[in-house]
Amino acid sequence: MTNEQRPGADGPGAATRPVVEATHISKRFGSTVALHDVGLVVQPGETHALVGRNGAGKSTLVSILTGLQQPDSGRLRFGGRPAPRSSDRDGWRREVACVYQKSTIIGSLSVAENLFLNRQDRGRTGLLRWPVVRRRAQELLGTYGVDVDARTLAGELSVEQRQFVEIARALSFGARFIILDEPTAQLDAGAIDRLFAKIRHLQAQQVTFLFISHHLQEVYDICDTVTVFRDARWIVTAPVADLPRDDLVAAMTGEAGGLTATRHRTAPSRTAPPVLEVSGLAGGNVEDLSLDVRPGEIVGLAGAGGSGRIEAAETIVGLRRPASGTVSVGGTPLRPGDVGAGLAAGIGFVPQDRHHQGFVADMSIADNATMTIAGRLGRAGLISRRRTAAEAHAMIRSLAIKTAGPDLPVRALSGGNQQKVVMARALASNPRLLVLINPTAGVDVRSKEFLLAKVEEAADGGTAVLVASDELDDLRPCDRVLVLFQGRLVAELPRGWHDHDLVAAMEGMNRHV
Ligand SMILES: Nc1ncnc2c1ncn2[C@@H]1O[C@H](COP(=O)(O)OP(=O)(O)OP(=O)(O)O)[C@@H](O)[C@H]1O
Repeated sequence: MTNEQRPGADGPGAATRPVVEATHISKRFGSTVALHDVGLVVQPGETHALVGRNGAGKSTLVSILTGLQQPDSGRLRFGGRPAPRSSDRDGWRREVACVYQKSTIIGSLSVAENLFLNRQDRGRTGLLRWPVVRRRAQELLGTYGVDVDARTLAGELSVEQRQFVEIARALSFGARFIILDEPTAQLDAGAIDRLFAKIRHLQAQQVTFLFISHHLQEVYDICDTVTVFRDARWIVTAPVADLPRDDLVAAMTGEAGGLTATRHRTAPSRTAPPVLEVSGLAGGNVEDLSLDVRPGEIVGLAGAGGSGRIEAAETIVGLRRPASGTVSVGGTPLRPGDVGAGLAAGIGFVPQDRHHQGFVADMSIADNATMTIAGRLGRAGLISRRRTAAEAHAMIRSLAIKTAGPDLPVRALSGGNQQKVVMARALASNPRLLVLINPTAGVDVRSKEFLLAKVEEAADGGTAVLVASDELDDLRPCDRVLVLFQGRLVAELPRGWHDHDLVAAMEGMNRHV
């Protein structure tokens, strides 16, 4: 790696002022060291990837770069100038903006209102002139090629539209440096293509990006430079062309060698009675879906955005009530639209939106992870703290959750580690059926392998598994993959499928059920 450069050193870019220059930044949360003497230098016009395993310190650096948190020590400069004072929010908005996975726009307001919130655009009377605001909002969206009506309620936007609106808002404040924090995590392939086209368009206009993603291929597709953090420390900064994938993974994990292949599983019995039987399920986007999953079998439910994949999985576990059709677990029909009935029948569930349905952020890691097995941990409603702690310690160890201890609130975990708690909870009850929606969202490459191996282990133990995902990596361990397109089952691919066949089926081509 001849081109590596220690951030802050006089490198080839010293003549131009870096858009951002963070040097010797350290940050602790109680006993947790989130960043230890790290640096990051982003040059004008480049798209710079920041990668690292869950808990490596990426989000903490982003919160410092956007002025939301103060570092304990270190220096931060934008374009050679010191960072604005923390109270000067407009000063920060002119330097940098971050588009987070979680929306920062207000759903109950219109797009126009969101775009002009906190901006003074008052006439001589001192009153906001809404027709003017709406017109300016529409012009602004047009300038950045965002095809959204400014009168739309922000809560009705798709994730893709919301991100575009947030990018337009950032640019309109004058910022030419945009941080994209896992922007593709909730997008399907088509939306990712459109996002990348927008990024390329803005790259050509010299907009600078810091791009955070656990999808390493995207780093190679869209970024010029990559910085790797590991365990709160800076490891390397290099042009992406100089850091092939195996070296990148090695820098992230501290271990030589690439990723291991999925392990070989013996085919599950096709004659054992199914654990899950779905018959004629319809509702929302889903039309007449029938499928079954047998003990020890892992079945994928694939499909792009709008395919009905998520609605189908949510209906199966009882989060949604179907218009018609039945779901049976172990031969017993479940009461429609009743999550409690699903859990009681032995379903372990990983929801799509961990923030709303996955955990209680202020409750401890231990209590969240053992929520589904409370009955096993004590009698007569009294839960033994000692047993809860022991169980939680075992989960933290077995899923490699990076935390100072099980008593910390889940809120204090990094995003990927929160996802592991949700998985831990689903696995804890030894479920007879696991229903997993995007189970590895936000999880780093190595932990992804690890979680999927846990799913395979559960299947080897006889659990039936349904994986609803559009991530090819999540679908690789499946014995077969069912593909939904516009609410209908259009293909069934046995193990050994080729990526292009699955992608084509998800896009509605090559139909063969
Ligand atoms: N508010 C907080 N209180 C306590 N610990 C925290 C807090 N915020 C972050 N941490 C800890 O700091 C460390 C770094 O977390 P950070 O969220 O920056 O990681 P990350 O690299 O963004 O991970 P991910 O890829 O999972 O999003 C983790 O150990 C995390 O648990």
